[in-house]
Amino acid sequence: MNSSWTVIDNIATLVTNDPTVGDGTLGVLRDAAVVIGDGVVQWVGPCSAIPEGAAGDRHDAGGRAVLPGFVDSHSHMVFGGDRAEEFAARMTGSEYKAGGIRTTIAATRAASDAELSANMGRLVAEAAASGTTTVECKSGYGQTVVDERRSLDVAAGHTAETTLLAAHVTPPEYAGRVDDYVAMVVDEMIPACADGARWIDVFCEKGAFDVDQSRAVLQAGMAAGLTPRVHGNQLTYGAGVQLAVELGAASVDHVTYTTDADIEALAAGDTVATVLPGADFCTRNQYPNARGMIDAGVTVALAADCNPGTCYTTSIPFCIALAVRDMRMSPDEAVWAATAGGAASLRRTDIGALRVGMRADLTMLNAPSYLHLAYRPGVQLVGAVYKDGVLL
Ligand SMILES: N=CN[C@@H](CCC(=O)O)C(=O)O
Ligand SMILES: [Zn+2]
Repeated sequence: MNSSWTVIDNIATLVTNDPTVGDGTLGVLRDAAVVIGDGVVQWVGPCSAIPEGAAGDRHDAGGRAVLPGFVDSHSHMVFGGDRAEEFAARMTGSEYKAGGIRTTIAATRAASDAELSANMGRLVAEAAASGTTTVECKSGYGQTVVDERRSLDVAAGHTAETTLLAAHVTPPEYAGRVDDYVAMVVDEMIPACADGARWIDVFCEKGAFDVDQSRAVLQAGMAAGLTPRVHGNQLTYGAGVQLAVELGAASVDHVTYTTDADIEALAAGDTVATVLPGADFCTRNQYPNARGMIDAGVTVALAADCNPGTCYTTSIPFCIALAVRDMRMSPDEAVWAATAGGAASLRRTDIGALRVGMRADLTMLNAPSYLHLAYRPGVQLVGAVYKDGVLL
């Protein structure tokens, strides 16, 4: 033990996501402790077995629950303006259409880098306050080489998980010329932006990009060293899921309209299915068949999809409540999907669980059990958050 480490003890329920040390898939330990130091987990176990000589700071959890920080693997936090009026119109009968993205493109292009960064910083802080310790963030509201590049640079100031959403929707100057836009993305945007991103993404959907256009964008991104993820099957049945599996994408996100064949393809492949029930809630859409996917053996992640159009929330606890109440995921499945599932979708092995050597990203609830995340919807339960071993 080291005197600069922190001992968090008196934890009523500790979710480790390590089934070898605790009960069930979540690897739950009761009356537990965690020792963190040098930014990582140094020890996990029962309070009765805290190693001799454990020194340093002590944080008495006081019978509360601790779990890995949420890994929010899908967000669009670089944007200008908002679309509250569009939301209000939708709640009184309008339908969500991909074209609404153009409103945010105009506002984002008009915003300065400093304004975009301040907005994202505010949202990252808001997410952390509800227990999120890792966020992925997409560009996608610039849709010019310059505006996509600066969106990625803004995002990189807040997270390492940056995604070039090169083809989100055809911008106004390319109206009626979708193939010309895709050619520009392939020939100019991806080469200019690839070194600012880890991931390449596309909105494969009616009103956005068809399967061949989506494939062209993703393959160009892959050739530039990026790993694909896909927005697919959000508004309609379509080819997004199959394309994601075909290309070995890390994740296909939304998956609201899936056929049995889509679920079979996901179960047979390596692509994570990321459900975004907040977006379905805020667009009055149906919910994904998460139950069918999990029962078929698909790895399911749960993310918030914070964006100004379909889902302006950063709250993973809200999404867990939706997943449990409306998608028939068990509380354990929902918590796993928002932690280890998110990490799997980002292909990260250092976050999403509390094993020795993993990042010391922890969320402490003002509740005795993680079950309260679904049991007490709408209540701010997060009492403390550690990121890389530092209490935020
Ligand atoms: N569906 C595509 N992109 C976003 C929504 C973008 C918007 O409407 O501004 C999403 O994930 O829901
Ligand atoms: Zn999205």
